[in-house]
Amino acid sequence: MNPVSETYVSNHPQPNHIFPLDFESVQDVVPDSHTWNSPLNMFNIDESSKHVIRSVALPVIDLDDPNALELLGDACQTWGVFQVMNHGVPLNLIKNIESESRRLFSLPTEQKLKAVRLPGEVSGYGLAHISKFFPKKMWSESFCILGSPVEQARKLWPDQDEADYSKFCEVIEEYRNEMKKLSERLMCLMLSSLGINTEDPNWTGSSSTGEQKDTLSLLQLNSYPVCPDPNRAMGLGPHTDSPFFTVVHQTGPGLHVHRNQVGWVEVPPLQNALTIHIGDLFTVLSNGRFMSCVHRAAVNQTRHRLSVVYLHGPPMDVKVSPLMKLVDPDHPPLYRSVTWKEFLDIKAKNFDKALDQLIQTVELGEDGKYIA
Ligand SMILES: C=C1C[C@]23C[C@@]1(O)CC[C@H]2[C@@]12CCC[C@@](C)(C(=O)O1)[C@H]2[C@@H]3C(=O)O
Ligand SMILES: O=C(O)CCC(=O)C(=O)O
Ligand SMILES: [Fe+2]
Repeated sequence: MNPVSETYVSNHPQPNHIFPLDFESVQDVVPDSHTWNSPLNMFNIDESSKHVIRSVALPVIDLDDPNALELLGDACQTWGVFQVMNHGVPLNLIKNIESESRRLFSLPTEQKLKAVRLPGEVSGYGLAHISKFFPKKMWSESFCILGSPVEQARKLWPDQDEADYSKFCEVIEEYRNEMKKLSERLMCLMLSSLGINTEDPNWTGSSSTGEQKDTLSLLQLNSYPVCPDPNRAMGLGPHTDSPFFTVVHQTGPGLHVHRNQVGWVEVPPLQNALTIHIGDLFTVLSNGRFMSCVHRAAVNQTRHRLSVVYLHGPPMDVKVSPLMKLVDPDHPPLYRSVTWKEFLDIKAKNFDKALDQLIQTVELGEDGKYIA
């Protein structure tokens, strides 16, 4: 069993957090199981205002802009989220993954359930993995792909021409390759903005034996069916993503990010833009300079919405610690080192407080400074 599955088995014993609502049979009311009407008290978010801010502009960075590096560093430090233009991902590929996702989610429920994510598995159809942290169910369905999509795709389109699932698999693989390229470019820019030279083999990406390993390739397709009463339902509850960062494509409005002292801000579905969320492991790596971004997805009464999420993280068993160059007498290491696998365990038990569990106290000298 792969390390992600091991974590998943030990933390997700109950399959009732996997089955989405049968949206085909939804009439004109949101069932009680899906009604979100109590405060969540998560991430220290003030829930007194339900208002979503549309007038505050989120950073949009043109990767061809000569000032991109500086703008990106600034966006990561202030927002933990930004949108990128001129990212180099072919637009027809984005259209193709959209239409393949639409084709998947419009299959009959009984067909989708043939590829349901089994307890202990990461890949497959079901509710998003974070659903177990919330008292109510979310108004969405997801399809998670770790590694090859072939096995799951065969379950979805078993009786038809091979072309049916092979088209899906081709598009997934192609999209993933493009995401990997873009993520590596973004990772270099983010690290450069912190003054880190990525040529330095020391920063991350190598195991304890020093051998270079492949990063994990994880993709999640999300579908948000139209909802009879969007104010009472939640597409995806508030959360942070755990890897270094995620790259999100959305087909319409619905993604909200939280900023302290500001509130919930809408991420506009700009044409040809991709949204980048800083994840928890980047918070550790940057010694708290880039904080992971809390976000959620709302639903809509008239428009079906899709999103495609690519996770860029380190290999599961590589230790991530605050970068040495960011630690000095005035900046002690705030977090202890952790592998992604260990962090998923911590997150499974502490969810919104997971990063707090990594905070360490270090001894300071008589002058109040950290002695490395
Ligand atoms: C490796 C993992 C990160 C993830 C939880 C998981 O065990 C498998 C799915 C991942 C994913 C993908 C979409 C967003 C996300 C928040 C979710 O619900 O499932 C992430 C999880 C995460 O980043 O913690
Ligand atoms: O649907 C979206 O825009 C966001 C999805 C998301 O945050 C996730 O899958 O982690
Ligand atoms: Fe997310």
